[in-house]
Amino acid sequence: MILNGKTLSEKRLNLLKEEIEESGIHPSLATVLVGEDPASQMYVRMKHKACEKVGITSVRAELPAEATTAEVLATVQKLNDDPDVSGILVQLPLPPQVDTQAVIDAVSPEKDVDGFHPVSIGRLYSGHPELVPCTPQGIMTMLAEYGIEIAGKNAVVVGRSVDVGRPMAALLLNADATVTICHSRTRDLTRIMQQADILVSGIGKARFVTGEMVKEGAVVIDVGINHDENGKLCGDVDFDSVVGKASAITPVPGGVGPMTIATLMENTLKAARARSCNPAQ
Ligand SMILES: NC(=O)C1=CN([C@@H]2O[C@H](COP(=O)(O)OP(=O)(O)OC[C@H]3O[C@@H](n4cnc5c(N)ncnc54)[C@H](OP(=O)(O)O)[C@@H]3O)[C@@H](O)[C@H]2O)C=CC1
Ligand SMILES: Nc1nc(=O)c2c([nH]1)NC[C@@H]1CN(c3ccc(C(=O)N[C@@H](CCC(=O)O)C(=O)O)cc3)C=[N+]21
Repeated sequence: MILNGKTLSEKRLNLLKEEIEESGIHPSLATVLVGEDPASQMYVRMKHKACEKVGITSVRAELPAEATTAEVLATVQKLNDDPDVSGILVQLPLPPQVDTQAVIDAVSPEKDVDGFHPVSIGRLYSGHPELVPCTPQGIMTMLAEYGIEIAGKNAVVVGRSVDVGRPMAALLLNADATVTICHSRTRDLTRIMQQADILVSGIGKARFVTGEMVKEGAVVIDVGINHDENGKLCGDVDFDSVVGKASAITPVPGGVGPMTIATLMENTLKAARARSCNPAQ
């Protein structure tokens, strides 16, 4: 079974559009882009396009590549204070002179649609999530939509970043999987991956996961967005050698990526709803 994130995300966006129309709420997303990295520019464009599709107002703040931490913090503060903004997304990575953690910490937790703020992470890890990072939340949506059971399964997450690996592991644990988190210092990685009923790879290495590393019947989720030696877009998973063994697999492109964007829209509505219940925030 190929888990089609493109079709599913379109379905979710259409539902969301209706939900927003009926809600009488006017959600809005602010993006903060520092510098001119072409990939970041493309992602921000994709996010604004999705906003347009579902009826979320979007505003963009753009700062030059030389911006200081203080300047980025001032931009975030302005958006925190703006009652018309429901969600704030600071596109990562930030240039090296900017203190990324200080910027993430500055986003008001109520507007933290990326789910990267320590308050959001703490809620997720304590089993009471509010706003959850979009990529792993999108993966959970995909597993649910395709009827893939999680409770009691051995889940192996490769990668431990704040945007992918850590929140993915927390969500799978909250859903009663037995979770192992692997990273670049993990010994016997292949042996651990071979135990996985659900294998999530978010490492950023083109076609790293091959057929012999995967158990027969495993569900394989490929978060990686890489370019191979010919410049072709590909995931962390060597699709051709894994597809015959996996019971379900996500392609790249058209798998996890589109679900990330759809989930960002869902998080923005969620943040807007919470504020409309408590406008004083
Ligand atoms: N589809 C989507 O929506 C998204 C896709 N991505 C993609 O996912 C990938 C990962 O992104 P991100 O988490 O931000 O990346 P990071 O570079 O922040 O994290 C990579 C993780 O992989 C681990 N790792 C690297 N090499 C190996 C290895 N050989 N064996 C085991 N573990 C390894 C690292 O370990 P250590 O901690 O020890 O360094 C680290 O924890 C990238 O390709 C990125 O483009 C990211 C976000 C969203
Ligand atoms: N604050 C912040 N939040 C993020 O969520 C965030 C970020 N910074 N920085 C970069 C990563 C990466 N990311 C992706 C989103 C969509 C696709 C996506 O839709 N990809 C298409 C392919 C697009 C292409 O052609 O390259 C697909 O997989 O089908 C991929 C990657 C969000 N990120």
